[in-house]
Amino acid sequence: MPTAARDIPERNGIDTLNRSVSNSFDLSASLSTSPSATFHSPPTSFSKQASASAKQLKPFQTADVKVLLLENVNQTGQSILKKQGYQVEAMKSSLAEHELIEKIKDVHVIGIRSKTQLTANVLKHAKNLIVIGCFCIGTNQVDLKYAAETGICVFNSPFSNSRSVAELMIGEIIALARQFTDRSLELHKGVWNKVSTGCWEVRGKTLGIVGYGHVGSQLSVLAESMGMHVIYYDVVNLMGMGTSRQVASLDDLLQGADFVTLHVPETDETKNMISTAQIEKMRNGAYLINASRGTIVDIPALIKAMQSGKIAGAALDVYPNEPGGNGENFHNQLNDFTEDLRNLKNIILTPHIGGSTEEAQSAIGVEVAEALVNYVNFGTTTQAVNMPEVTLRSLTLEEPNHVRVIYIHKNVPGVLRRVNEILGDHNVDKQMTDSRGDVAYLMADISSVNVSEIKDLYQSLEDLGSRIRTRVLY
Ligand SMILES: NC(=O)C1=CN([C@@H]2O[C@H](COP(=O)(O)OP(=O)(O)OC[C@H]3O[C@@H](n4cnc5c(N)ncnc54)[C@H](O)[C@@H]3O)[C@@H](O)[C@H]2O)C=CC1
Ligand SMILES: O=C(O)CCC(=O)C(=O)O
Repeated sequence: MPTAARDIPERNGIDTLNRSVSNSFDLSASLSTSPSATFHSPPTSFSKQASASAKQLKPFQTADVKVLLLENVNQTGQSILKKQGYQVEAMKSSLAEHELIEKIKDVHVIGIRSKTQLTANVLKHAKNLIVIGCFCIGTNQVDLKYAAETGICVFNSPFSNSRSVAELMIGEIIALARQFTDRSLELHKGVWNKVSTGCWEVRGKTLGIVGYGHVGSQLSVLAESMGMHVIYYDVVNLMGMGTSRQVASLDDLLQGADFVTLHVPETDETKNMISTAQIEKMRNGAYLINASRGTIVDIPALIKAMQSGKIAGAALDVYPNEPGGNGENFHNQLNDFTEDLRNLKNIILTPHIGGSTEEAQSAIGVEVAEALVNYVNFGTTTQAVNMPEVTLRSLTLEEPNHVRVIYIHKNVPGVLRRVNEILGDHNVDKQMTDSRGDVAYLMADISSVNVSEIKDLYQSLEDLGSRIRTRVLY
């Protein structure tokens, strides 16, 4: 890609304008003239945003973009971000809150998985942060509302690990029905214990799926192919795969299933969704599997039900409190029921590996990293979890004096009129705006903008009372 489009500031002799990735123009910093900062050819995977003649928008040097990746984000994602020239620091574990607060102060982009808690308390220290990438499905670990209200966009990967979770469920259903993890453990200890009592085929049994989304529906197909009957419960009316059947209530599902698996997000409604009362409604000798979030099942209630024999087996992949990284202990200090869990028979305990396959992690790495780059470089919010979805076709090299304005603002009456008054001195080539709850997102490409005018444009938008965050990409 030619560099011509990127040397506007130098051509105009404006050497005090800092092209900052954050929402503020710091006039004390000088403009870098590093040639390597002037352009980057977008990777081919960004073809939707950057066609052959598209211009790479960049209000900053990409080398200034600081990215912190926690929890062992896959190399595929790391490479995409590094190729942009961003400064990427990747760590294998999550961080305790006080460490996270220190680290997050500086960064523009953070990538996490399910463990890192991005609470309002943490995010309020993240003065430069513009975007969060959850390299996973769940986003309950992020205060999405606070993030939106402070102009921080959040992305996830909605289904790249769904198949991996579904396959693990199939493995666990069979393992529990045949008690084979117990048999294997016994034989590892030198004990031969050939039994058939309480061991079953899964053919003809009923699987009850709670939450029939990406994971639940994949599982449904796999289970039917093994000859299981499938019923499901979901708050939304959904068409069943194959011959599976939606039931009207959670109670109906619990009463009708031999195996119950949980695939709901963590919300106020789903916390302790399965507790003593629900377990009592389950069939005697039924099995329970939870690979959603640790708070969905009241684990002490499950322990009692397994000790009494009401529940014949269980598999847990998730826990209310999970260790920060590999090698850390899983004991009573984290969850006070841990020792009791470990002493139960026919319970499979896995360290939150539902989505941990090479296929899933590699796909998630690409998907989320691409979304982050598209947001940082172009302002695109397609598939964002907490912001309205806004995108415009790319600026092209034939449009050298064009500027993309992004204005994240409170969703209150009168804002568009005032913004357009400010933009009105220029030609607004295209514009898109949308809102989600209290937050609205406006993207406008304006032409015939002299670089010397950018600061004023930016400042006028910043001065509006409705402003959450302003970015000007050029
Ligand atoms: N163990 C692991 O490694 C993984 C765990 N997960 C967890 O599994 C959850 C489900 O994943 P997906 O199927 O991809 O999510 P999804 O969003 O595609 O599906 C969730 C379904 O649950 C339903 N639902 C929501 N609240 C409900 C309620 N109160 N009662 C009944 N149904 C309800 C929704 O309508 C939706 O159909 C994620 O939110 C995540 O927490 C996801 C991937 C990997
Ligand atoms: O792989 C991970 O770290 C998290 C998987 C998960 O729970 C999710 O995708 O929501």
